[in-house]
Amino acid sequence: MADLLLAKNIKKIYASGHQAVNGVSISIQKGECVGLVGESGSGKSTLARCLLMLEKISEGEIFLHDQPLHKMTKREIRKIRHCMQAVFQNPAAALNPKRKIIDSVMEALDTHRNICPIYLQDVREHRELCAKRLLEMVGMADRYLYRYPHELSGGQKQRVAIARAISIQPSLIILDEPTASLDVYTQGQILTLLKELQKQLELSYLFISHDLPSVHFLSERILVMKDGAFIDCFQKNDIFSQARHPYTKMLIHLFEG
Ligand SMILES: Nc1ncnc2c1ncn2[C@@H]1O[C@H](COP(=O)(O)OP(=O)(O)OP(=O)(O)O)[C@@H](O)[C@H]1O
Repeated sequence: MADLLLAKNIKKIYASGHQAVNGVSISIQKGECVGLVGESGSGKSTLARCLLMLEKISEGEIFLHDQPLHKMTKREIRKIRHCMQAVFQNPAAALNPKRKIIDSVMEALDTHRNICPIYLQDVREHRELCAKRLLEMVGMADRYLYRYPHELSGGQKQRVAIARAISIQPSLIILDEPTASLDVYTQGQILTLLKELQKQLELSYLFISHDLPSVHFLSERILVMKDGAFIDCFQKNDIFSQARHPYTKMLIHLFEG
């Protein structure tokens, strides 16, 4: 099967001279959730921004649906970028405080008028019904449509960010610490929602977190990053195998407490 996303030998050296990503390769298949775990500063967010083409890579190749993103002009990237959506750590920063929830949820669909996901087919022509359906899909009532972000809890804001991300049926969603700013109970709810949506919509995720249990819950395959490189890669069920890298064992030990 062809890779949905294939990144080869990605390097990122910042202008300061710091090499944040040191030659990593990653592939993600359709419908797969790949987890990326590592401590703060290991380069996870830099890699995410490189894959999203928000950061220029210093070296390497990135293919999305076999198309070479690294060779594209800014204009060409703009055209294909909607295929990859992102959900970041801080939902408050991701939503415009001056815009009502309906406008944030509909942002991508308003821009890409020709896109019509199968789950919106019957309502695509009706903006309010469309937004209502999307809120429903992330477990929110339609009474929030005309509210502003400051009237919502952190978990609700993250649900809105997820609704916007799924609105245009992306090939891949990069989730960069999507639960890090939430309390433990809400974290569990959001992880469960993400898992249900992945199954229901056959989504592909790159799920980034410093929290191994969360990564283990959501992902089928797990990559461990340290100092800009992948030092371990394994299937979820092999997490307790003796073959694990000592650093992975240390992370497991840390969370077993
Ligand atoms: N714009 C930048 N210019 C220079 N160095 C940067 C820049 N952004 C990040 N770095 C450095 O690159 C390294 C990797 O940072 P990055 O944010 O990718 O790590 P991370 O694993 O996502 O950490 P965290 O979990 O804390 O978000 C760090 O040493 C960081 O200081």
